[in-house]
Amino acid sequence: MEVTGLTYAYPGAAGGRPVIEDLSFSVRPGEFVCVVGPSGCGKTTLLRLLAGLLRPDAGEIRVDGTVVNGPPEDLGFVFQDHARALLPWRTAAKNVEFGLEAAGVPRRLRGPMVQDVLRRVHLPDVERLYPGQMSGGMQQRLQIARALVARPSILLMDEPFAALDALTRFALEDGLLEVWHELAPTVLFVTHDLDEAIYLADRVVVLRRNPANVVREVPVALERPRDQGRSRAQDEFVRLRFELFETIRSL
Ligand SMILES: Nc1ncnc2c1ncn2[C@@H]1O[C@H](COP(=O)(O)OP(=O)(O)OP(=O)(O)O)[C@@H](O)[C@H]1O
Repeated sequence: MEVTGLTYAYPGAAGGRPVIEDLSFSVRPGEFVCVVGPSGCGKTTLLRLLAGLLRPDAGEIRVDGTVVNGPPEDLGFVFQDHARALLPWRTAAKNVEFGLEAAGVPRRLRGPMVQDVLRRVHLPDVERLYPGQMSGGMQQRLQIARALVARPSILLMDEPFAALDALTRFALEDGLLEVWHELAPTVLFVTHDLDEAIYLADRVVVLRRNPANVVREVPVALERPRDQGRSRAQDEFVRLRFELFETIRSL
């Protein structure tokens, strides 16, 4: 994914001031990139642009060399608010199947694909449950399953674990890394949590605000597979946290 000179102002913004101005960065195929930055700096707006849900005022986004002009078929999106993102009147299996219907996959092929992805996100026995009968962590796993079922090459995630308790969050981070290793999508993951960004990412992109722009790109050289206890205790982890914290504090 190549983002070049991206500029966007919400219609009616005071003075036509752009939220994002002349922002450029690129992501390699299969890379896991986390995006951090001050609250309100434009992280969600950036993801909406990347998903083709908003149209840039200037600049462009290319995926595999092709300019993004609308929602690409080959892209999955996971929102923070699982309760609103899932369809409460459809069972878990039918929620995941929705991702295949949208991708135009024939009905006879859908069942095994749904079961396979539910197993991968560690939700093997929930097919007949409704989202309202599942915990927050399970619902978020379900949303990830729905985003991954059609095997997108790009996965955009907007603070997906922010509303979860710490232990559930750790479990979901590890579950996400597991499916990322298996299915190898390119991931762009927005988070407020610097530790989460370091734990997950190959590279952390730091944005500043007014307007949003890349101030720093920090490679994360921690070995994989990562471990919640051991990785976070490494000197390199602590050093990266300090570096990111100081960068954001200076903005
Ligand atoms: N639909 C909208 N119309 C007008 N302005 C908007 C709209 N959505 C967001 N904004 C403004 O754009 C700016 C960036 O918002 P955005 O949600 O992208 O930031 P963010 O970095 O994701 O925020 P947070 O970290 O709090 O989740 C904010 O000033 C916000 O008020």
